[in-house]
Amino acid sequence: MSDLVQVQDLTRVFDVSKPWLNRVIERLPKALLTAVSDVSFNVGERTVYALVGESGSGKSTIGKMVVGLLPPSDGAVEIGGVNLVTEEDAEVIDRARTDIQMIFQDPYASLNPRWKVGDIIEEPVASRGAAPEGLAEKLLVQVGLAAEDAGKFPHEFSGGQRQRICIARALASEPKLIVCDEPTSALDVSVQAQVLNLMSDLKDEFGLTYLFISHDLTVVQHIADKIGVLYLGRLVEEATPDHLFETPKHPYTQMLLAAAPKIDGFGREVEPPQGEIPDPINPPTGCAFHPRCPIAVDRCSQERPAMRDLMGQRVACHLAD
Ligand SMILES: Nc1ncnc2c1ncn2[C@@H]1O[C@H](COP(=O)(O)OP(=O)(O)OP(=O)(O)O)[C@@H](O)[C@H]1O
Repeated sequence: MSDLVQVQDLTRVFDVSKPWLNRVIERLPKALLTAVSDVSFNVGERTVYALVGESGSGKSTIGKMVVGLLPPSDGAVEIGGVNLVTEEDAEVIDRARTDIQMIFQDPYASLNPRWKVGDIIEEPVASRGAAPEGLAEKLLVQVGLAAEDAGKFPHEFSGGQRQRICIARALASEPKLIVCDEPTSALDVSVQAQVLNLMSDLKDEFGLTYLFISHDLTVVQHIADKIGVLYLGRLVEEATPDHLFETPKHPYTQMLLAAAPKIDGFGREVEPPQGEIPDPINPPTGCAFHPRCPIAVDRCSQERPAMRDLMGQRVACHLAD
């Protein structure tokens, strides 16, 4: 199986300086926030790669760089061999862009309230030419809604139904990759499971690849083929769900799992692990997790651990074995 997405040493730095302060205090160094640092991973065609981490760990920033909404400060993203930042052929870029769609957390904010659902679904296709007759109706049925819903407005639907409409709109462009940014976290627990099951079925039916972003390990456990755990903008562990849940090797992953409820099922809230997340403008030296790590030794505060391959799991920890 070949890789559809290749992310190499991806880095994104934001300048968060206050211009007025820099004007008042001469030669004040810029405040730079490194949201994503040296992240590398591949996503195989027709597989699901989940990126998991606490709020502020850089998940959405990576998602935006993958779909081309945000340029990387360093590193590269290739989708089907096309680097959206360096590619110069407009036709190649246009084709690559239609291959990638994004689904967001808030299905209320992402649907134009003044448009009929059918027009919303067909808009991405119509803007590039005519949409095929009956496209919206067909897609609505495929996401578990009714063909007649095409004539209704978004306010006539529940949260879960609206997310189904967003999924139908994403499918209209016949994408290869869908970046799903917390697609179920605004929904009720029972609805979350239904939407996840639908996404799983559609993946098989349409041969889709998902980059699935979530703060909750239990949400991605059943849908992901591989999980990447992020901490303060860096990938700290990558493994299949089975390996990650049975033998988590990074102390941060262990902490996330210890905080997760032991009951099976989708959509349970993961309680935040103990301790404060460090300031990303002044991250800790060495391993960024060392101030919260229960097993840290001196080396951890001095030397940043490289990603190592440990029996099929990738782990960035000096002490993991
Ligand atoms: N446009 C921006 N300007 C400045 N800082 C930003 C910007 N976008 C994100 N950040 C910062 O980058 C870091 C990573 O943010 P990001 O939204 O990617 O994290 P996340 O893991 O998706 O969190 P959440 O689950 O809360 O959305 C955070 O410290 C955030 O404040």
